[in-house]
Amino acid sequence: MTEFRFEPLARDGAARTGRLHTAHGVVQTPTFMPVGTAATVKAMRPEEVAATGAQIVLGNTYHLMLRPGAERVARLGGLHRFMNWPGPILTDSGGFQVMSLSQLRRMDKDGVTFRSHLDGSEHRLSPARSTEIQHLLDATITMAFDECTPFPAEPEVAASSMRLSMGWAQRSRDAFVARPGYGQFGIVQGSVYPELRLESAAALTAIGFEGYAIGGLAVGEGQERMFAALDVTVPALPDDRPRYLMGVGKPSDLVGSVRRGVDMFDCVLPTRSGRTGQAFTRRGTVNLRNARHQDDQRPLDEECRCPACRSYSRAYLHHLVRSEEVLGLMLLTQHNLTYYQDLMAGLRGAITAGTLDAFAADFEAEQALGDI
Ligand SMILES: CC(C)(C)OC(=O)NCc1c[nH]c2nc(N)[nH]c(=O)c12
Ligand SMILES: [Zn+2]
Repeated sequence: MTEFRFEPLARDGAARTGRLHTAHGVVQTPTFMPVGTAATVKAMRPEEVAATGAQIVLGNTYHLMLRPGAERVARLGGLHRFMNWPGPILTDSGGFQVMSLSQLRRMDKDGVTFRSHLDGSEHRLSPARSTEIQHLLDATITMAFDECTPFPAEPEVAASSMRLSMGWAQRSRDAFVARPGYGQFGIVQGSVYPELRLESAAALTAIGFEGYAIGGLAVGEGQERMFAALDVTVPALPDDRPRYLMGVGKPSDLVGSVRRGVDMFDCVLPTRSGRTGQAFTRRGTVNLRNARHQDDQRPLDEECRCPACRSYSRAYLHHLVRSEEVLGLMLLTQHNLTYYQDLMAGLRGAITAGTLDAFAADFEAEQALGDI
């Protein structure tokens, strides 16, 4: 039976490659997790998600508890069977989504009561219930129930929010049912305050988790303050456990965060912006709604292996986006996820070869070129 285990491999500065062994397969790190909020990576069949190179996807407790319901997914055999994704699935714990998606909510020291943004029905999430829902979903990796401290926050506010989350981390851990190959991650909070980040990292390490997420970033603090928070937080986390930066990010965020020792990422950017016609390429972002593409026979990115770049012109992609055709959503999502996965593969290769600094310099130079 596979034990849940993170196996560090090569190192280059603070960066490292690794293999994450789970009950649902092995994940090569650093890794980017496509977001599959409602048990689907939007506009993509699972085979296509796998073809991009993705090995693990993210699901959301908040959305799935509201629809179709956690007990129903359990009755139907769990999330892997339900969405036909046999690989590892990490589910977020819901607190963050409640605060950003539902109205009419009441926070107390034990959890949050809220109304569904779908039909107004009342629901409650607590550390124990969130952990139980993720168990019902059969999530490979369960996230602790936390509060994502809004930004900006005064130090006292950030401190009490973080301490609430640390108490919830203990209750989440107490409710977690250990199984071979399954893991639970604690989530570091503390906003942009080094001493709070360190207090949070210490509290979670004392509880003991199979991995550690860094939450409360990418909330508007900007890349410089995000990197500064990583410089403080990453060294305070156990070296032999995966580090997961939640909600991040743009390609340059990924490169800078991998250099600072982050192993796992999730972000809606490649899928959500793909649906609006924004493509990520080696030479920066390309807005395919722009009329400059309407007669352009070239592929979006000559070097890209994805179906959009192999078989279609910019002119056609522009037409699909302008016409709001479904195929446009599909092709641009496939392209963006392929670009993100190839960037992660490039980072893994550079760490293994000890050439990460050169890789990062080339990446920044190419991005600065801009599309032609
Ligand atoms: C605004 C965006 C989504 C880009 O980033 C963040 O909010 N970043 C923080 C974040 C994302 N997902 C989380 N889940 C949980 N449990 N806790 C968190 O702090 C976060
Ligand atoms: Zn492509």
